[in-house]
Amino acid sequence: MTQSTHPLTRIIVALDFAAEAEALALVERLDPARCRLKVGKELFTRLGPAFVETLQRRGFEVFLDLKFHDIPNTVAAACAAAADLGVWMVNVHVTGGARMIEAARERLSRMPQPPLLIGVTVLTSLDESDLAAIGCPGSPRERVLALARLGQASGLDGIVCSPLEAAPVREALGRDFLLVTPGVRPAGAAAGDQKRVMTPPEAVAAGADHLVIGRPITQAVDPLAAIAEIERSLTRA
Ligand SMILES: O=c1ccn([C@@H]2O[C@H](COP(=O)(O)O)[C@@H](O)[C@H]2O)c(=O)[nH]1
Repeated sequence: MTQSTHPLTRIIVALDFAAEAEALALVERLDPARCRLKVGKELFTRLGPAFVETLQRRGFEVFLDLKFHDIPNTVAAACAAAADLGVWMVNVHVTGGARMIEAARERLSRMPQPPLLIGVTVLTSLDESDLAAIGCPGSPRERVLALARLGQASGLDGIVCSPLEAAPVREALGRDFLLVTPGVRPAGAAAGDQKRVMTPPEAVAAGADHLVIGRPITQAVDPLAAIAEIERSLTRA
């Protein structure tokens, strides 16, 4: 895999909305040549595969962010269902373990047009104290690195991590491992529940391939202006 992502196509808009009409009101104003779309647990649970198909018919590549985490057989079958849906990218939790990831990879390798398979390492809403509270001592960076190594060895195309870990993961695992980073906040934007954040140009400078951005766009008074400003900041970077 080569990393030729143009600055203006790095953005993945997280469509976290409560209703289809709200989501489509934004989608209708977006250009599939300039961004991809992420469908996560909220909209997929409400609207199901039909909504993903609607986005794809409009020309968008879709990251299906359902973060599968289950026994190997179940996750492999869920990934195959995502491939049947024709999505561009699908993800699992790396903490599901090597056998789970290998099973997903093996199943996808038999599909005609498999999506990219990436693994969530440490959620960007967690900091070191949150990790300690769930019995995982150590820094997010150490844990992300360890999970990234496991994920790469098990067949992932890349990982989801915070931009704060992008540089060390890039250095350790090389150019051809995709780094997809939520936890992205334009300067001055509210962090909300995100604990490990960087600005868009900082994230790209650190080595991120794709920037997942939700509320700074979806809750902006003018979402298109918010995207344009993020694009400008990336072009300047
Ligand atoms: O570690 C993770 C994994 C996934 N996400 C998802 O990304 C978006 C971020 O939305 P914002 O509104 O920009 O915070 C959201 O859909 C999460 O489910 C993440 O934030 N962190």
